[in-house]
Amino acid sequence: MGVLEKIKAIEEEMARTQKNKATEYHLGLLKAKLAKYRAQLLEPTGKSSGGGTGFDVQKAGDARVCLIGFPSVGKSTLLNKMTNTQSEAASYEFTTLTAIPGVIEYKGARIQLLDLPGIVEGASGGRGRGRQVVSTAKTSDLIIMMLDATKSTEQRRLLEIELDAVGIRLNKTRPDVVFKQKAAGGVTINATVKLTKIDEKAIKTILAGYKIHNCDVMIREDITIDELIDVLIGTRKYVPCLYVFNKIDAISLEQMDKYARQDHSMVISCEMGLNLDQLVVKIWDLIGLVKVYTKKRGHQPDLSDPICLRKGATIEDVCLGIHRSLVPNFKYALVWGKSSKFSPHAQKVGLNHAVADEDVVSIFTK
Ligand SMILES: Nc1nc2c(ncn2[C@@H]2O[C@H](COP(=O)(O)OP(=O)(O)OP(=O)(O)O)[C@@H](O)[C@H]2O)c(=O)[nH]1
Ligand SMILES: [K+]
Ligand SMILES: [Mg+2]
Repeated sequence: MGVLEKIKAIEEEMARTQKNKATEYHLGLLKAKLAKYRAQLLEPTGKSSGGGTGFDVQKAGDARVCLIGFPSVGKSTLLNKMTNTQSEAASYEFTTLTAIPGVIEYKGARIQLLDLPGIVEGASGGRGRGRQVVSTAKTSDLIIMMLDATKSTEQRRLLEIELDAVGIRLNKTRPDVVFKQKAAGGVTINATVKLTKIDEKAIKTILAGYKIHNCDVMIREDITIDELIDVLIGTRKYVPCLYVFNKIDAISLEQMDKYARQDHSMVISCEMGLNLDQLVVKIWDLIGLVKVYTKKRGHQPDLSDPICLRKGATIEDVCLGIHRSLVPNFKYALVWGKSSKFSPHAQKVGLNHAVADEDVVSIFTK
């Protein structure tokens, strides 16, 4: 019997079996078996699958949020609640076998929410489809690490290890180090702050370990050895992460309060729809989107079709959001709103003026 047939047989047996106290144990065994076979479906079959690349899902909308978590924590249930997409949700592990995108629409933005298969310990090392899942997490603007509030808090640490292993740094900023490799001239190290966790000898040893013999290193923050290595490797991804504790309907108020107070954390219940509106607001804040309205001369601002940009976006980004041809023909822009020096009046600005959320912008071309 192939794996698919075995799965089918178990599913049929589960459907046949009446749920009661006497069958509880047997059903539990069937569930465990089902999970085992479904996990096998996730094992990489050839060289191409399970490798270092993520799932082949087009990025769409203004930002991407990935759902990462152990099996059966409620990732698919959340997707079903927050988007118009349906992803199968069930009480056995490895229900979801591939990446399933949905869209959250909020404040004029379209945020792609990506449901992913559950991962297990060792995922980053290539076990199951885990590697593909954690690689997909690299492409996200925000990771939602979903945790089952009824289970051990160990889940969080185990998942962090898996993400760390593929070079994802959660809720951290890139170390403030300028590193330039050169063709000759040896190693020059400068620091603008006192270094307490690493000294010149350690830095030189590490550089030599990476066969770097000519470079300039300017350190502007009290970094650790690991952070220096991240700079040298250069491909680290710094991604914001929100820890979401699901199933709070099944735990005590006291326990819930403890989770809710942790940093970067939120508590929800998908099943009872608790705190889901607040979750959307939080997602929006963490992605750091700003929404800008455009206005043609002599017209009211167009409130129906805002342009969504990243925090820190400039008038140039606004132009690119409208049409590529605007930048080379740009003369000046008028901006109303929080970023205008003369608010409530407009300010005349150039391409590198940073816009703020809810600004109104008029572009003037040559
Ligand atoms: N009590 C409770 N159960 C929930 C909640 N959300 C989801 N569940 C249940 O948890 C089980 C797993 O839900 P799924 O959405 O399939 O979980 P998943 O993380 O997508 O699982 P995989 O795809 O197998 O990794 C289902 O039986 C859900 O009904 C919740 O808020 N409270
Ligand atoms: K499940
Ligand atoms: Mg799922």
